[in-house]
Amino acid sequence: MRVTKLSLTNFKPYATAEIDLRDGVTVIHGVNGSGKSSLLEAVFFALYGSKALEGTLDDVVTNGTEACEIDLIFTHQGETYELIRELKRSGERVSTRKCVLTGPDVTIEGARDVRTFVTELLRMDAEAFINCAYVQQGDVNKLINATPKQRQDMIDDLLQLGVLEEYRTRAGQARLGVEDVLGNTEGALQNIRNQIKTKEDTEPYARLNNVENELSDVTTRIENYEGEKQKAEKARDAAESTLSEYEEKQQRVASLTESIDGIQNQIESTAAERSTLKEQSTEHRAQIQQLSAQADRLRESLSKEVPTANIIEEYEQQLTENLDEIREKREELRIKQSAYKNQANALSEKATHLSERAETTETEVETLQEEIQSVTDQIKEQKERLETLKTERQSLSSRFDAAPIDSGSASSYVKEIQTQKEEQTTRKAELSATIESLTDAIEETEHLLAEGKCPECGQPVDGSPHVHDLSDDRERLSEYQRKKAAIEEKVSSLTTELAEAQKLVETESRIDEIETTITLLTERIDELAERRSQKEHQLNTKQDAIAEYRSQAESVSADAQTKQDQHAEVTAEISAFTDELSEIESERDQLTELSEITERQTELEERIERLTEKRSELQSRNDERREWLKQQRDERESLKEAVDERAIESAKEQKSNAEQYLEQVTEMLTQLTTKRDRLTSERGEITAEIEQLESLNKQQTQLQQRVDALSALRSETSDLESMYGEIRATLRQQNVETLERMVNEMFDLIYANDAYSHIELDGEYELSVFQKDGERLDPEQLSGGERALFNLSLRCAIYRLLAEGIDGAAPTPPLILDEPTVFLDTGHVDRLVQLVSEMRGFGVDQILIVSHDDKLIDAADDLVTVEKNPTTNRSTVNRADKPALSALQVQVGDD
Ligand SMILES: Nc1ncnc2c1ncn2[C@@H]1O[C@H](COP(=O)(O)OP(=O)(O)OP(=O)(O)O)[C@@H](O)[C@H]1O
Ligand SMILES: [Zn+2]
Repeated sequence: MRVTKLSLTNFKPYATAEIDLRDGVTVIHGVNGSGKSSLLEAVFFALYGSKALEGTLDDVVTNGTEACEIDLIFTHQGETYELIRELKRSGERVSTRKCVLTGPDVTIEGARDVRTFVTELLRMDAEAFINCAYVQQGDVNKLINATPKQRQDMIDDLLQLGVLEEYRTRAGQARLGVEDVLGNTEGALQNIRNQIKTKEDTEPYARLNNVENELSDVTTRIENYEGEKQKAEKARDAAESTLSEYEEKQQRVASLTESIDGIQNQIESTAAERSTLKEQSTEHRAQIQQLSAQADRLRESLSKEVPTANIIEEYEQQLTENLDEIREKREELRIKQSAYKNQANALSEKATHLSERAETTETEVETLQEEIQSVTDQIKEQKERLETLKTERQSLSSRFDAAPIDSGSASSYVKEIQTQKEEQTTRKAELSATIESLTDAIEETEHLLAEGKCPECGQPVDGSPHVHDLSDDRERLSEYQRKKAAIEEKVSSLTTELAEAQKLVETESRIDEIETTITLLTERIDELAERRSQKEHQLNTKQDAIAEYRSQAESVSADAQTKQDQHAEVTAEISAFTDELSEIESERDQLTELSEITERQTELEERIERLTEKRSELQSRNDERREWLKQQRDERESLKEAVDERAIESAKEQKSNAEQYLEQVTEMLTQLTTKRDRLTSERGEITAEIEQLESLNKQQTQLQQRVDALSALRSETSDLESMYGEIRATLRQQNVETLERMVNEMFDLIYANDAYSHIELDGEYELSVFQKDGERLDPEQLSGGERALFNLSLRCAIYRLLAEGIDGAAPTPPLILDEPTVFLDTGHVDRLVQLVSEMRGFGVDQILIVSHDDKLIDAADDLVTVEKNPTTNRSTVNRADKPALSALQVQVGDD
């Protein structure tokens, strides 16, 4: 098997990485912590899943990411397989989301199934893989420190010797199982043997023989007694039949006696019935006679002679017809009668109505007449008022004849006078003022003059020019006084005139008032007159109507009387018909009675006839009964004669004897039968015991056979078990020898030292190193470097053993070495390089080595460089076909 391609996503330091791997030696190099070991771990994890981890799934998912994917492609025995694993973080936990392995004609899903498949394919589980193919970093002591037992298990496992051990264990288990079954079977066999012994001790065959003899004896006796019993039964049955015959006859006699008594009773009761019937007939006849007398009386009272029933009916018919006819007529008359009555009533009602209307109208006429009178009175009154007003107007108008103005201008006249009066009054006041001041001036002047002074300047008047003016003034004053008197007179006359004018204004307004009233009165009078004429017209119309009503009422009354008379006439006619009807009805009733009597007579006669018939029928029935009576009496007589008293007595005796015997024999038979039954069941029991015994014998034989078979099987399984043990021991011995040889070869190859002669591996996988002087050393006593070399040679030896295989077709996974040079000096690194190329020679196709060593790098077919970005902390991987020496120098210097 070899890896061809590995792709990673978020695996440990790798964000994404992809690397193709080829056959030959591939060296992976890079600085510390760049991710080299992680690459190898990825391959291991891809193959085995969580079993390949020391920690948890959490460790492989790149910190801070959610999911991780590993895709591994590898080839094995010419086929290509792809294995994909996906992990997913959810919360705290990381779990496998997908795990699929696909190969030619195969798809495996699920971590567990994939691991199982890989384990089978590589013929090694995760632990075996670490022990053999994958030498992890710093893992030097693992195999050296292991106990021989652990080493043995590990190597057995790798070389598939474990299978043989498994087969041996299975054979051992099978042997134990067989032994269990054998033990049980032997126990069962012993148990059955004991049972058989117990049963045989009771001697069942001898007992059976005894019982059978006794049984045959009892059976013979039973048969004898049964024969006797049958004979006795026959005798008894014969006697019983004689007796029962006798009993039957007795019963027949008794039943005949009963029947005879019954018939006699019937005959007697029938005779009694007949005489009752006869009495009834006699009674009916008497009734018929009575009815005949009644009928005669009725006939006499009828108006017509009705000798026969036929005629009665005819006459009755005729009367009924007459009745109907008269009733019909009367009915017609009744209709007329009620019509007349109704008409008379209606007419007289109408007459009354008319009279009432006439009276009402008369009342209305009176009212109208009163109203007309009242209107006439009003008219008269109004006219008188009109005349009075006209006279007043005449007298008022005449006042203007002497007046200075015409009627209608009084108001303006008053105003005119008032104006004049005011003017004169004003003038008078002015004049009065003038007169007063002039009077004052005159008095002053006179005073001054008296003192001799000038009235004008107050100077002494000698020679004054104004002295003559005083006389003028006096003249003017009197003039003024005269004018004033004239004005005073004028004012007084104007006052008188004004009073007169004001009176005229009053008169004028009164005249206006009167004229308005006159107009109103005239209109009112006209209106009243109109109303009166209307009422007079109404009055005339109503008076005409009254006359009309009266004449109509008279004529309607006359009609009503006529109808009344007609009604009386019809009523009389009806009563005549009613009388006639009652006569006819009474006649008809009599006729009905007569016909009823006749019917009753006929009915009675028919009854008599029926009674007679019944009687004769009863007579003949009794005759018949008498006949039966005679027959039954005869039979009874003959039965009584047929009984033989002596034969009956002997039968009774025979029966009693037989019964006594039967009782005894039955008792005997019961005892014998009980005994036979007991013997039969005893025989059954013994037979069953014998059957059981025989079946036990059969079982014993079978069990014996089984025990024999199981014993044979036990020795076979035991042989098988030891055979597998021996094969394994042989194979292991062979392996131990081969492995010892190979370890020596490998150790010789890698360790150049004269101190050690050889390594020994004993049958128990105990490892020992021998010095040249023959001294034995425990491998743990070796130095660190020696132990690393010893470890490598042991691993390579195991790998070679595996690669060469037992049957030559073992799988060889890549040989994986993580930092194998750590403890080695330069010389030994050279030898390691040689070992690696030797391993290629031994048929190891693919070797993956993590190393910084130049020599190993030089020896590599392929070089893989791993780098880590210091900023992102993410690793990358690259393959260089042929490494540049300078670059390698730097790498080496780093370590
Ligand atoms: N789950 C993880 N997520 C991120 N980085 C991780 C995770 N697990 C390990 N690492 C980182 O991967 C690196 C370890 O890688 P690895 O052991 O493969 O290195 P190396 O190249 O073999 O180193 P050395 O030369 O020392 O053996 C460390 O730097 C570690 O921090
Ligand atoms: Zn490392």
